[in-house]
Amino acid sequence: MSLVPYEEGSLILDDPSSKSIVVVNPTSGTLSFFQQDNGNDNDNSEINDDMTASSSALDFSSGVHQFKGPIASYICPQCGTEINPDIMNRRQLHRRASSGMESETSRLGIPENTIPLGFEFANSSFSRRYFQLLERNHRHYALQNDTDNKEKRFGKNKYFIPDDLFIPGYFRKFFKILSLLGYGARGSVYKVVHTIGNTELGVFALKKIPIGNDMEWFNKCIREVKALSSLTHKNANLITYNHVWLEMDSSVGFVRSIDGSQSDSREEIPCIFILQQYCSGGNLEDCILRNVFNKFSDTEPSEERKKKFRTRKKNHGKSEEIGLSTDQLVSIIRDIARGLHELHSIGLIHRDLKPSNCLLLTPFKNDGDDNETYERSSSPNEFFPPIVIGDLGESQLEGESRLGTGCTGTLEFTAPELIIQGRPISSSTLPSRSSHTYNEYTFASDMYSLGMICYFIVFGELPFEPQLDIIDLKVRIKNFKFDTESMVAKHQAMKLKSVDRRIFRLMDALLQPSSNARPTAKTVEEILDEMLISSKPGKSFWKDNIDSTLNFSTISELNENTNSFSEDCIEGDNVTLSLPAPEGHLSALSSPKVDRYSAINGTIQLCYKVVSIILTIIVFRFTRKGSWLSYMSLIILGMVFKSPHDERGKHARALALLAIIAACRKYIS
Ligand SMILES: Nc1ncnc2c1ncn2[C@@H]1O[C@H](COP(=O)(O)OP(=O)(O)OP(=O)(O)O)[C@@H](O)[C@H]1O
Repeated sequence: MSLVPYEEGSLILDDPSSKSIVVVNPTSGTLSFFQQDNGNDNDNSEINDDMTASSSALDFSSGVHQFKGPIASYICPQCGTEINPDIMNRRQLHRRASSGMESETSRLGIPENTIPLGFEFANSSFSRRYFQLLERNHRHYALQNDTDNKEKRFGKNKYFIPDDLFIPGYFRKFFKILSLLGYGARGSVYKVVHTIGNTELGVFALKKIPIGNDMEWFNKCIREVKALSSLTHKNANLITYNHVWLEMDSSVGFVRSIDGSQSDSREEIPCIFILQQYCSGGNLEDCILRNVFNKFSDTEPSEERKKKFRTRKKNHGKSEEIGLSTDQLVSIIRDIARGLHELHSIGLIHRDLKPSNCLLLTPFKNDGDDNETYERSSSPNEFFPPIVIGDLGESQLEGESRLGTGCTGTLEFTAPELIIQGRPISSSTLPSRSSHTYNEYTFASDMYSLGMICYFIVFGELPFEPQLDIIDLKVRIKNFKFDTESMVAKHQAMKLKSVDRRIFRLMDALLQPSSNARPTAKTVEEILDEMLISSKPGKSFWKDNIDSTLNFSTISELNENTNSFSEDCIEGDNVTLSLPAPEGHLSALSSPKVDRYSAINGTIQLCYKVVSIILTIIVFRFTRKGSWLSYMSLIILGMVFKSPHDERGKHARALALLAIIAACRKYIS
């Protein structure tokens, strides 16, 4: 059996063995089954071989297409789509009845026993094969049906994208928008149901990114598709990508027209559509703020506010602890680490890892919520929905230059070594390639972002004041140091649910200013796996593992193996992190090698500062008052004190050079 494009916006499922076909006609909203009469086998033997048959070729015994009722369950060997009318029909009817929706089939006057493919389709492995097949057929389908329209609607050469790359009308014909899920920096994301006629293939998230006539923008957007399509889909913690196509649609937001002028009109412009797995729990940022820390946002519907208010009133008098439990934190961090591990193992750096890019597969229901949104098998304190990492729009291959991508991540979650002083918001303000005063994104910078996510999910806020301007924020990020002791104290002062102190230790490791001291995604995953495995069901397992000592290998170990990171390798980099139980003494928490490294690093930094002062004095001694050398040395001395650890050495060396020049000038003249 095969799925092939047919005339006028139709698809046919053709099964030569049973001499039957199903014709899907989205225009009329029908799905019909036809079977050739046995008595006329010979007459029509070639019909089934013709995969793009016209309606006249489908000439059955009576000369008229005969509807024979629903076919039995079978699977298309090409796309893998399973068609089982009985099961799917029951589910669809049940869903409609329970949701009070008007029956689509009754509205269209079509018998209810037409063939629905079911919502499971969206998440099944069949759907992937279906979309692969669809992609192959798309071009042919688009060209056949809409050549004339295209010329009329788009005008020749108006956009740099060749006309034959568009699939006109596909979105409107095959998708129904159910709701708007959110806006990102590049486009909007909708919850859609994919339909063929009255058959619902599944619910998906559809990202629409207006491209306009901006080739650079187009290349940037297509990065997400490339990254998504390179995923192996073996990992449960990365978003599943289904399909991508280009189509003319109305834009919302900024686009550039052919003459270079900017426009925010709603005229139809080229848009890229990316169909992805739908995550019904929304994003982690909203979940943590709204459901965990009860923070209202301006956009929150008043109904939801009222519900929360009622819940709070109901709980009045009870000591209401907010925040996540250790089990929930472990679940979240482990899921994200797993996703990152998969990405890193294929050489991809995410670059924009943040809570709004982490999506919940099912809705999260907090203790205080009063309506059940999902079935929980375990106690509320232990459960958190599985998380997938989404939005690979900023991702890059390891080793690729950050300047080449034209992308910038989100500042608050960006590792300090990547921060460029100034306002590097657009690619035009990035430093020139030749000056090379910036660091590249690495796997370690993703690990820092994970550390910042941990901070956010533990405290419900970030360590930076929300109102900071960009320059100040950059300074704060560069100077940020996670101190376990004071963070534990802050956590207690906020009266949050008690959390195992190993979580703070892990945060400390991930938020290390030195990229090489951070653990790898694999290590984080393994540590948390180990902690979960050694837990005892029904008990607070964190208290039961007093002696747990976990191997904690850092990024620098990866460097040695892969030679992919160039700077600042620490010796003996297999750091053992001892993570005692919460009841243990805080002082007992130790990661000896990290501590030793920090001590050595601290001494080196101090030496740089002292030596720089001495060098500045030398410059002043050898030069006349007010000379450019003395001014330069003062500026560089300031930079030595202000710069982050990994740049301090460079500035100290520049000062040494100035001192040499000053000395030479003195003795030569
Ligand atoms: N697959 C999905 N399932 C459910 N909701 C989604 C999905 N993808 C995105 N969303 C929702 O749409 C919002 C916008 O997503 P998008 O990836 O475009 O932008 P963002 O990550 O929030 O912002 P930015 O583009 O600035 O990084 C998300 O925050 C999320 O709430």
